[in-house]
Amino acid sequence: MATLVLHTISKKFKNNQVLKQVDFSLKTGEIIGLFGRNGSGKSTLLKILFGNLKADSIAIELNNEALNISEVIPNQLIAYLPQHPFLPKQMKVRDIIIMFHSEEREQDAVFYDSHIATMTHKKTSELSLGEVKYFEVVLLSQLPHPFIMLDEPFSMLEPLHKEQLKEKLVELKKTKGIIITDHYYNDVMEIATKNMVIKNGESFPVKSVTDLKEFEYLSR
Ligand SMILES: Nc1ncnc2c1ncn2[C@@H]1O[C@H](COP(=O)(O)OP(=O)(O)OP(=O)(O)O)[C@@H](O)[C@H]1O
Repeated sequence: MATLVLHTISKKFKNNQVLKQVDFSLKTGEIIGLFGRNGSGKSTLLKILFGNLKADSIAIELNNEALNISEVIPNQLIAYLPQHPFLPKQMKVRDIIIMFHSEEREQDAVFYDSHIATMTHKKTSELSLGEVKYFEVVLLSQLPHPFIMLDEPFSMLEPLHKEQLKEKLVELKKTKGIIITDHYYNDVMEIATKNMVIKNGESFPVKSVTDLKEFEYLSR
């Protein structure tokens, strides 16, 4: 069981104070659904937690001990699906699986996924955007990291594959803590164990779609 607690974070781009006070607690077995309007700072938050971007200030703990974000990548703490495709375009799916995972058990978990099994002979550049997204999430899900953050995992997925991925994420939370941000809020809420919204740089807990309306993420 692992616990990640963000006590506070702030980030400003020139005079745009994107994050002021965001906090959460995430344990193995939990999925946080993260919402907010376009530009509210969701991707900024995830990039900072992964170590891609520097916060102005941050206080974060892993298992009750202060965590320095520079430890996240070398210590394999948080896997991260960025919003935009990140896989090499000219490599074949099967070669990427082998490059990503050295253990046969993890390779097989990706190879034998019924959807991925149909595309292993193709290059990433020959896949549709939805196929790339699905492949990226399944690939990352087999990494050993105790936490995983997914920025728009459902975007471009056809309904059948979205359902398949949701089932995988529910299974994955048995061994990981997961953060999902996606504007398909119904899908996220269906599998999330708790939800939050970022508005004006601050985070607020969300219990229902009605709350999302209160925070003006959805129209009333
Ligand atoms: N590198 C940067 N330089 C300047 N401003 C930035 C930079 N990155 C993000 N921003 C600004 O920070 C704000 C938050 O952007 P971010 O991408 O985190 O929003 P988001 O909540 O993920 O939005 P979306 O729902 O559209 O994905 C936006 O106003 C954006 O223009």
